[in-house]
Amino acid sequence: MEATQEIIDRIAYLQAELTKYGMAYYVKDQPLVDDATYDALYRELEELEASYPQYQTEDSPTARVGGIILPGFEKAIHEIPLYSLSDVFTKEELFAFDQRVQKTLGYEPKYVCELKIDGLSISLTYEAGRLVRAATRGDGTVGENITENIKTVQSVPLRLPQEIDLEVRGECYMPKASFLALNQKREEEGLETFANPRNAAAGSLRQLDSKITASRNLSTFLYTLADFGPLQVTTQEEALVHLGELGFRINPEHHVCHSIEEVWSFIEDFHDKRSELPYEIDGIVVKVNEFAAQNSLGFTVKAPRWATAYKFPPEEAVTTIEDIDWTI
Ligand SMILES: CC(C)(CNC(=O)c1ccc(Oc2ccccc2)cc1)c1ccc2c(N)nc(N)nc2n1
Repeated sequence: MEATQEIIDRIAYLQAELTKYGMAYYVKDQPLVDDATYDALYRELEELEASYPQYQTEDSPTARVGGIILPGFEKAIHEIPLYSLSDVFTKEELFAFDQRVQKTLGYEPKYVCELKIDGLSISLTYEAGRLVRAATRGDGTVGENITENIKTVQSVPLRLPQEIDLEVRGECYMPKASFLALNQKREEEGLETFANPRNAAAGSLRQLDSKITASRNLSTFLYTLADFGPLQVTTQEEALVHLGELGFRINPEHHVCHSIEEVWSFIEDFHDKRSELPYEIDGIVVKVNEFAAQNSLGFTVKAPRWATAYKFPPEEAVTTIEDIDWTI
């Protein structure tokens, strides 16, 4: 059915407005409208796009409901490897890491500390500002193509504010509250429950039916610009700020430290705060901030020499309320 210009404009307006509201709610965690307002506009867009499918765009907010059922996952080659991190478990090992870094650089660098989210590493590729591929880390060189599933994760932008080519990496995770609700529902349905939010996120992302992924309330935190494209950034801190400006969800708990002692107090601080976070973390990632210094330090076969992960002991399991025996 042909659409009048008024209808075409209304569809474009609704797509842009609902994308803006979605970004505010899912990326910035700062809702602009209440749910009823959002739902009414969303229903109007669904009806208009159903009547005029020629105007339903790939990056419309209605494109996130999933529905593709894949026969299997295609392989995804990572041109730039997704490196892993060397782990440290004690203050002494952390300070030894700093000593090795200083020996190579000849000076004490600034470090940036980031939370290590207990989720699944993902890589997102954009061409001319549009999401064209999402992949799991796999072995760092070959992962699985999970583009259809990632499109249902509301915090992942389907389109960037600039028509640039870019590759970014980060974590896809399931918030603690979603994990508890999912397990409670699975228990009621007599299904096997997930052991922890990380397994629940992995199980949700590796679904062949993207409608199931869409129902699992997954979220993301991005932390690496792998292929900067035209962006000029010289430090990891700048890269995080840039990722936020591009519309990616960035974990706010990143902090530039001017000494390894400061890194250690950040680690101690978060060891205590950990149980209050709405997501699980398994450590703190410490990175030399300046990219020039990172380049001097380079990589081992597996991991960068300019970063390490201070690992926390496993957190006491996220219990469900029912599990707590109040009689003792
Ligand atoms: C540091 C890096 C390994 C990412 N960095 C890279 O993957 C990476 C890859 C090629 C790079 O540069 C190259 C470019 C072209 C060719 C070869 C290397 C630089 C960084 C990493 C890994 C896991 C992380 C995690 N779980 N949480 C946080 N918060 N940060 C993390 N950071």
